[in-house]
Amino acid sequence: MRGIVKRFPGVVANDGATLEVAQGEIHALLGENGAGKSTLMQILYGMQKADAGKVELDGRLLQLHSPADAMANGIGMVHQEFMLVAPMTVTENVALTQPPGTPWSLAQTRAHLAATAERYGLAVDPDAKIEHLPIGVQQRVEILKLLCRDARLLILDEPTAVLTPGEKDSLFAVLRSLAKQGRSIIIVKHKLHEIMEIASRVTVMRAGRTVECFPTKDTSPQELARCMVGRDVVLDARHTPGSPGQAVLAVRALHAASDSGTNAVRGACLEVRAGEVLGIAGVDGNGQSELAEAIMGLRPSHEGAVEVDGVSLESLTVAQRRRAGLAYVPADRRHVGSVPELSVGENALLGMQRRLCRLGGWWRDEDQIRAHAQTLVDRFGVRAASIDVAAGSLSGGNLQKVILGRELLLNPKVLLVEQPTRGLDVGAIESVWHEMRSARDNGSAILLISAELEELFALSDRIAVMYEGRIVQVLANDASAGLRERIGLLMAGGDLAEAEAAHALGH
Ligand SMILES: Nc1ncnc2c1ncn2[C@@H]1O[C@H](COP(=O)(O)OP(=O)(O)OP(=O)(O)O)[C@@H](O)[C@H]1O
Repeated sequence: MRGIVKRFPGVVANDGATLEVAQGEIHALLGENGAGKSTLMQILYGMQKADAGKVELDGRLLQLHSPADAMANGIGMVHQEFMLVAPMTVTENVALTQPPGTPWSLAQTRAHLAATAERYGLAVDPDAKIEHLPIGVQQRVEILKLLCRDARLLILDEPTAVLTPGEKDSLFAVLRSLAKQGRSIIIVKHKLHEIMEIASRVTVMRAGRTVECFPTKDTSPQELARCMVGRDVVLDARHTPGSPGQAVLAVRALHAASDSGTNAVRGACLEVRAGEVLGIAGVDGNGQSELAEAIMGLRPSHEGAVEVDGVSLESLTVAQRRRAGLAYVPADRRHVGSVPELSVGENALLGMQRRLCRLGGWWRDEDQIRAHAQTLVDRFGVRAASIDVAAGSLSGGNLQKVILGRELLLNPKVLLVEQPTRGLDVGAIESVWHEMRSARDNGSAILLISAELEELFALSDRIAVMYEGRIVQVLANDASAGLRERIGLLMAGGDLAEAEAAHALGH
């Protein structure tokens, strides 16, 4: 890709970007939130049309008007949010991606799929329904969809964000085997140590430009961070103990169902004190999101209690719970945390409407509202052309900053936060961690749900492990020997009998 330019109203998303990928190479694309990585990849996959520049494959100039054009040229993409039809089988999903006019029957597709899976070592049951497959296997199906169409260049956008460490290792093994067989892979990633582990070269983007391309063997995470952000980034992973006060949030034997009606939260108990971060460790899908939603009142709880300062929240609406001091940063920033059609400024006010009304007309004061939004944008480093652009047009990381900033500016009594730094660049992680630490030190009780153990160790005062809907154990984050292993074991459901005995004793 040479000299790629792409403008959106008020933003130059790509400003002469250049990217070269060799055959059989795993190439990482790195850059701050909003640097223009997704835009560049969308141009390569025919989803966006560049205003200038050219795309060549094997020296041939390509005209890409749609993803169908890209696929016809052997370029495929696995999106961060999978594009699978959940009630259908793996084979049916693969059949759906075949070009119109493909004469294959389902049986032939199944055979082709099985042979392709075998060839690349991607174990998957062709007859399983997608909705019954773990995320890591669903991702394999996405990759198989591309391989069944003989894609030679695969683009993977943040492929490890939703995977467990074990799933990540098997994905990396698959990628290495694909590269060995001559396929090229572009991987858009924020985690520097994973880039060092999997890529042979890395291109760094800044403000729409590709500023540098390094062989990974000649660089370091520190150099990459500096190149990307333009300054040294010190991600301080050391936890400093706080001075917790009284218990503010109490969850007592809470039960809640999942969307499909199964028991997602099964008698969860926990307490979070003022000035304390309680981290929740657990493999995604063990009831963490349902727990947060039940606490917020977004999901009914059919048994148990949630209390703030000793007062039950039962029968309170979500708005009333917010007024009681709860704030919430959900994992799904586009569908739950924001209204993408509204402007950044309007999103900054969501959830405050009633409070603003009570403050005697402040809400009608356009200048005040704009000033509030601008404070949020400045303090949290949101990269947006202005506070008037639609929130949905922000890059994923920048939208996350808007939501987190909006909730933190409320100075909440209790902050529920899920995956606060998923998809964020290291500079942004540094500032989010800083803000969360300050909120704790200012007395907020924070319930932090994160799939990143590093994040839990860096921020939590205590770490609770959630497994199959229960809090199986709560441990002090005291850097004691074997703590990480113990948490890993509990996350995998090990040691449950002992954990349950401890739980029964009230530890
Ligand atoms: N469809 C669109 N309409 C308007 N602006 C857009 C659109 N898509 C992207 N942008 C803007 O272009 C810039 C680059 O965004 P892009 O999503 O490419 O960044 P990114 O590097 O992928 O970020 P992240 O790491 O947060 O995903 C951002 O300022 C973004 O707001």
